[in-house]
Amino acid sequence: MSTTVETASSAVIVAIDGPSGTGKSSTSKAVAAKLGLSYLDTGAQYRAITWWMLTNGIDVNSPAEIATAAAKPVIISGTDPTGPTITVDGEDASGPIRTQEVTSKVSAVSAVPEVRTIITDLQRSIAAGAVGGIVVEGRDIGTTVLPDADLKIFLTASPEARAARRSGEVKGSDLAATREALIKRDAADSGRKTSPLAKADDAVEVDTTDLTLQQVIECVVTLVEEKRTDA
Ligand SMILES: Nc1ncnc2c1ncn2[C@@H]1O[C@H](COP(=O)(O)OP(=O)(O)OP(=O)(O)O)[C@@H](O)[C@H]1O
Ligand SMILES: Nc1ccn([C@H]2C[C@H](O)[C@@H](COP(=O)(O)O)O2)c(=O)n1
Repeated sequence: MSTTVETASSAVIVAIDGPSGTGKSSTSKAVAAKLGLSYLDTGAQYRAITWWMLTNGIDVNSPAEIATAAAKPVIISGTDPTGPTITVDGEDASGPIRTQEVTSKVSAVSAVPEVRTIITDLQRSIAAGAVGGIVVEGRDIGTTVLPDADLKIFLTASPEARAARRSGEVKGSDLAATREALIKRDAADSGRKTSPLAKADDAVEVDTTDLTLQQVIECVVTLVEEKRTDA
């Protein structure tokens, strides 16, 4: 299958990958909004299929059961960066996909090759339909989903910084437990056989540990504008 995504000649495709809590979603949404681009949160799609499996009685410890059911849910992503949406079989899934239960199971479901094939095809068709250009964020966008992206960014940050950011979102959360959960999910996402979390050889790495979110956004906007000037 071809991995080349055709868009209008003026459209820019930006791939932003990295581990959990490095700032992919916040950065991607802000950059897309600022530059008038569409935005796609691919992690939300893997969360959505995981939520569907959990609510439809699929044993998420069974790759065979997951593979058999993978094509059943209809997942639709809205790509407005100021109000991204996600529905599963017509139902708003934006809340349920953020539960602890989904977060703890999503790495296992997203490791199943049949799931990745279906979600990757969906991501490529969304990118191809984004006439004004798109920022797509995830784990394997620069390496697998959109290997011909105009610009690839790989965000990193220390586990301590990432855990502090995540803990800051939930009142009373345990910093050490959050750090351990992040590290465990990173290991599962980086260690899977099919399309693991990885930096593309031609990606620009940005360590966000000591940067504010605003600084990261400005850095990425500058990189996109430089690409557009060069093109
Ligand atoms: N550079 C930064 N400095 C401080 N806080 C940040 C920075 N970047 C992001 N944050 C905050 O960290 C949290 C996680 O950010 P975000 O959801 O964008 O990360 P992510 O990489 O998309 O994570 P995940 O892959 O788990 O969805 C958010 O609360 C966000 O506001
Ligand atoms: N391109 C992607 C995006 C996400 N995943 C999987 C692995 C993540 O742990 C999970 C949830 O992502 P998040 O919402 O935390 O960004 O989804 C993937 O395998 N490939």
